[in-house]
Amino acid sequence: MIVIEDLWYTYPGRNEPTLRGIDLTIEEGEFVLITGPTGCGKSTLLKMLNGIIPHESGGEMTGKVNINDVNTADSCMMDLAQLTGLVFQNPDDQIFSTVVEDEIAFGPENLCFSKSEIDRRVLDSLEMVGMSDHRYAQTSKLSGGQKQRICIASMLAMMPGILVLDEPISQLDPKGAADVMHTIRELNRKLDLTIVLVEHRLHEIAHLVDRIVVMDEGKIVLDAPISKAFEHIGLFHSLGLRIPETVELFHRLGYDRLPLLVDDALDMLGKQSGCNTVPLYESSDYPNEQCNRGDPVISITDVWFGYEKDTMVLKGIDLDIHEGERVALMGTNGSGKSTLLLHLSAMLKPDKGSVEIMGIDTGSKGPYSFASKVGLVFQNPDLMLFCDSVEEEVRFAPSNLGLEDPVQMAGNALESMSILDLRLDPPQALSRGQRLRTAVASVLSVQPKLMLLDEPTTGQDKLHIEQMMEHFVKNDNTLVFCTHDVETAIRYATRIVVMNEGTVLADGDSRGVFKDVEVLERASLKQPCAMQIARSLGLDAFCVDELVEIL
Ligand SMILES: Nc1ncnc2c1ncn2[C@@H]1O[C@H](COP(=O)(O)OP(=O)(O)OP(=O)(O)O)[C@@H](O)[C@H]1O
Ligand SMILES: Nc1ncnc2c1ncn2[C@@H]1O[C@H](COP(=O)(O)OP(=O)(O)OP(=O)(O)O)[C@@H](O)[C@H]1O
Repeated sequence: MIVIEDLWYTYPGRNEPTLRGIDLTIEEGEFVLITGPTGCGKSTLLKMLNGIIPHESGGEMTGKVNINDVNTADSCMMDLAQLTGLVFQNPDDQIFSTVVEDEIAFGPENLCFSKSEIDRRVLDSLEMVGMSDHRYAQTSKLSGGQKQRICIASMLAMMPGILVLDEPISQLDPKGAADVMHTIRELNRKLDLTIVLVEHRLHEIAHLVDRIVVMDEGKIVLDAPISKAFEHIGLFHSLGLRIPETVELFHRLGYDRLPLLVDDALDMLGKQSGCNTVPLYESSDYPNEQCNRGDPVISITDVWFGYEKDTMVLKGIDLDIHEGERVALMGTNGSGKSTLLLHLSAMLKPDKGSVEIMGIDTGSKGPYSFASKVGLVFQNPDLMLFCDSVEEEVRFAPSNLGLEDPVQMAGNALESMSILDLRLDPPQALSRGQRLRTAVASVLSVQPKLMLLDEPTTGQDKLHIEQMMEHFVKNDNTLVFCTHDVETAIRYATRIVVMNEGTVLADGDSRGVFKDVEVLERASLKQPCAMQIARSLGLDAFCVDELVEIL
């Protein structure tokens, strides 16, 4: 269905090609996962499949992309849109209607379906992504994850022969991600829909796909059926990619067979004599990092807030955040995490209650008053990038605030976010992961006392997530970050605040919170696979390292 031969592509204004001799054939009904380090060319390759490149992009393309025997370069985008539906990496690049229903009906309307058929497709696709209650909602008022679900629904409503998805679950809560991916897998199986999907969260979806393609520096470096892909585990490690915890665990334990699912892993371990008799570890045996209870950097008292008068989004939040804490805000899409984060930088003010930042009530202050003390990175980094080069972007805040050595400060931030080599690039010509790191560097450059990051792991490979978080740990930054990434939260947060429908459902260290199955269920969270395995075996371990040590 898709045949790509010797494909090379160079973006306008670039000297070096982004794609370097791609050969790839995908059969009808296959479910193919494409992964690779940030900036290796995954999104660029996807844009080839619906003709955005070369028709909208300019640049220099050689080689061939055929979809259903149609050469994309010789076809028009209208025709290609009927063959291939592309879900964009950034929902804001895709959504253009003001109302959810119109957004989803747009595709089927243009395919000239009857009114009743369009209605049916709108209802069905909303149900598939768990958004039936939001049919008449305004798209601008949705949370990031809700927007991402609408983008997926709008493509499902068209039912193209090939569904191409660029990091479709990067902003979804773990339960939502599992449900949506399960639905996509069902469609793939039942309707023989061809799926091409780019994702860094491959540990959550590897068990669903038929085949994995790994890219690096514009080339395909591995193309293998899922049953064989992790025989090349060294490649995944060397490229800094995530792999399922079950695979990592069994590799470390010295097995040849590497299971993708917890149940398979347990079956295999059950055959091992003695593993159930390993004595239980006490939680206190672990070097569980204690929260540094210094001065409160943030004090939130009985905060209520609604974007509209009659609908409260935050409902009586009380929270103190202390110096040196790294707090992960977690919970279902739409539970109020970003809204709370915006209060911590004075971007939003409570309708009732108070927020104090370093002892100053935000009620009478604008966000600029806190600009040198609080650094906020939005969920969509594109909203923050406006300069001509990465370096200017990162230098802007220290220059604007009149700080002493903006050039040096920018240099340090560029280095700590590993984007020094991109400093002359225009931010808009970077990959999503690179843009996000630029946005983080642009606030890090003023060395704020408090860093607020809205989903800093989206679009990032494992290596860059670790580098970023290690930087905050090393510098003892006070950090509040919204995330759906349970492994990162467990590893790096000193404290987890779980939100549910505008209230705080749980607040504690990660080990306590992730043991509470009822809280996890209500907040659409899941225990990481290593923890699920450990608990089924009666062991008290939270990550692969600990489980390997015990087993
Ligand atoms: N519009 C553009 N103009 C010039 N260069 C671009 C443009 N878009 C992307 N690039 C460059 O092409 C390379 C690949 O980008 P691409 O978005 O395809 O990477 P990716 O693998 O999808 O990354 P990520 O995992 O961060 O989304 C990057 O180095 C980027 O700087
Ligand atoms: N500008 C807005 N106007 C009206 N309602 C909004 C606006 N922004 C968000 N909301 C609503 O407020 C609620 C909380 O949104 P918020 O973005 O804080 O959620 P979230 O927990 O960060 O979600 P996600 O995990 O999807 O990012 C959602 O129901 C959303 O629809």
